[in-house]
Amino acid sequence: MNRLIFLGTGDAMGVPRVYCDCLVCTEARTTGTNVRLRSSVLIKSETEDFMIDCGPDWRRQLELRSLRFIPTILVTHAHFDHIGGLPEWADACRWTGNRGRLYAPQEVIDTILRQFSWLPGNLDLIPVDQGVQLGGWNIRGWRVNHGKNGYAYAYRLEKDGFSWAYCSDSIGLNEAEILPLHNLNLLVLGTSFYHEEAEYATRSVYDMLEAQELVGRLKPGSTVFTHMSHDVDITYNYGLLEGISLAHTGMSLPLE
Ligand SMILES: O=c1ccn([C@@H]2O[C@H](COP(=O)(O)O)[C@@H](O)[C@H]2O)c(=O)[nH]1
Repeated sequence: MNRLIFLGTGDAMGVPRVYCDCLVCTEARTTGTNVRLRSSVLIKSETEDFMIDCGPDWRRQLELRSLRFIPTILVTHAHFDHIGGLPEWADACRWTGNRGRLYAPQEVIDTILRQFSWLPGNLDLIPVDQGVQLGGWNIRGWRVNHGKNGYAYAYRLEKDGFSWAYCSDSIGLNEAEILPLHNLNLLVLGTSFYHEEAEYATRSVYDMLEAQELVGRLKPGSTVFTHMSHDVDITYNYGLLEGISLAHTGMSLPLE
């Protein structure tokens, strides 16, 4: 019953990128294997289902799974591709007469409120700086380096001896930031490119080669890469370390 479902596996622009005619974007527009909505996941449990992040594709993501409502969303950081759907979620709360529960670190809530000041009309915004329990999961978040884009949060979730982490937006983590990623059954890690050529100072997310080094050190039970840009063709065999796979929309994994 405890399952992780990938609702979106794309980077900030999703795939296809609106301006782009590369092979991956063209494939996404035709056969569609590489179509990627903005990154978010659904966690299903016996007691309560919840999402992590609420990007601009939130509505489409619910429609694709025939979901009519989601009461609880945990947010990693206040960037557009992770919070762009919040006003629409709040409107859905309004029209269904439900109050949504948005969980995030206080500094993330503060940034969200600067952008969408009307959300408290329909959502409770609840700080998670001291940890939180959702769906029976003990959840702890911590700040991670997001390169040129500042900081995001990663979350470690533990229940009944199973530990996993969701770290969609990070790069060049220092030792303190890596510490909570040890001893995981599953690591979900964001990797925008296979090998990103851009100058390091301009980057914000691990590429697969860097991420693979980290995974080689941490040795989680298994690893799934998400937050992938149009640089990545998920039909291609990148020869990644055993235990690493690439996420796709609707991918469903047991969390036990
Ligand atoms: O202060 C900011 C900075 C950036 N954004 C948006 O976030 C993403 C960043 O892309 P990554 O690939 O995750 O680095 C992009 O959509 C920017 O427009 C923001 O919302 N706020």
